[in-house]
Amino acid sequence: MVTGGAGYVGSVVAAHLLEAGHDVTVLDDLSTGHREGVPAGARFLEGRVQDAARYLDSSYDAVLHFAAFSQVGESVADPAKYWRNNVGGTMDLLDAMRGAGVRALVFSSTAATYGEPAVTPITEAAATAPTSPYGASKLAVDHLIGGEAAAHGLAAVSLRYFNVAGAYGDCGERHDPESHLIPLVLQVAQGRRETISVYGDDYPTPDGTCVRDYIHVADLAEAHLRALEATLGTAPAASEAARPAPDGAAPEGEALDARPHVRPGEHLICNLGNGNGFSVREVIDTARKVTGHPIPEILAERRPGDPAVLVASARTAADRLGWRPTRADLAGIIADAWEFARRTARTKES
Ligand SMILES: NC(=O)c1ccc[n+]([C@@H]2O[C@H](COP(=O)([O-])OP(=O)(O)OC[C@H]3O[C@@H](n4cnc5c(N)ncnc54)[C@H](O)[C@@H]3O)[C@@H](O)[C@H]2O)c1
Ligand SMILES: O=c1ccn([C@@H]2O[C@H](COP(=O)(O)OP(=O)(O)O[C@H]3O[C@H](CO)[C@H](O)[C@H](O)[C@H]3O)[C@@H](O)[C@H]2O)c(=O)[nH]1
Repeated sequence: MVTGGAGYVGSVVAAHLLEAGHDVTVLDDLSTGHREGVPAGARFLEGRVQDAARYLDSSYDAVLHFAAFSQVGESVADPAKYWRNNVGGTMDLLDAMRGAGVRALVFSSTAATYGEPAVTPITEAAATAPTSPYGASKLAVDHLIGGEAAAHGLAAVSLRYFNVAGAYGDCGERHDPESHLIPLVLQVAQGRRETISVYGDDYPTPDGTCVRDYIHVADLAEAHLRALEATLGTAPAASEAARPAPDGAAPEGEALDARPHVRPGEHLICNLGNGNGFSVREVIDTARKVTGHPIPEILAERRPGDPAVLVASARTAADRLGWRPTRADLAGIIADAWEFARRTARTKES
């Protein structure tokens, strides 16, 4: 079961799981997702995770849990909405999983659990001091899952994504309202916005704008597949693990580690990023090159709660899941998002 599989990341992961031969059921209430985003081949249940007990039974091997609200600014304005859905919804889901005997879970956590980091790159041992109710709600869920695993023998992985971007086939980013930098920059290139606002250029970074670690959504999907298989105990052995990346591109890097495994009762937490930071201005400049559009920018106030630099150490994901990103190139990430944005606009017009 993929909760939130009508949303951006969940739909890409669902598509990748189907390609790997898994049977996928999407549970989504379409509060921020799109029915047409659910990949062909997945069964679709329109419903809430709060009602998961109605849908889950022992025919499911595992749950990948993406369903959540994820707008940082909105969470500051309406924190209860975030605690209720993200934490309350997950409590109901965990109860339903226990009732149905489903004992494997992969959860969408976030770099927002760390807050302003003391040391870069950020490892999973870093202090967690979220700067928004969104980040706090996700950290609370990580604690919930850790307790559930220890008490009831769940095998669980929390994947802490840094800045997800790019697209995969027909699945891409269509948040409404959109708050993420790359899709907003591309809306300017499409003529849907006049300018992009740069939120502050007086940060302690080389060009004064915030630095982030952008990870391709297809790399993220492969990490979910590996996490799922590790919790199920079906992960490929080292000799088989160098499988092609989602679109058939050859993987980079050295031979992968021994068979990944997450045992019942264990809660593994892994950061997912490339370990490379790009500033807001570098992102905008790269998008200018990719799109051929001047993308005018204006300087705006800092956005409250934005740390200056967020860059991941994904060493744990490499060591425990045998995962390596294969699409770290920023221009490639933006080019895939650009292709998706143009295709979506053409579909709307026709
Ligand atoms: N996009 C990012 O950069 C990013 C970074 C870190 C973590 N995450 C996490 O990844 C997950 C997916 O993010 P996304 O960008 O795809 O968001 P999204 O809004 O596109 O997808 C979330 C999906 O969950 C569904 N949903 C929400 N509450 C639900 C509920 N109670 N019951 C059933 N369905 C519900 C929505 O309809 C939507 O389809 C979220 O948990 C988010 O916190 C995202
Ligand atoms: O119009 C914009 C939008 C964003 N930014 C800047 O661009 C950077 C990236 O902002 P995003 O909104 O794209 O992403 P965030 O870094 O705020 O947050 C994302 O990544 C976080 C971890 O890094 C969490 O996972 C969170 O859930 C997810 O939304 C930030 O410095 C932001 O200030 C702008 O300058 N102008």
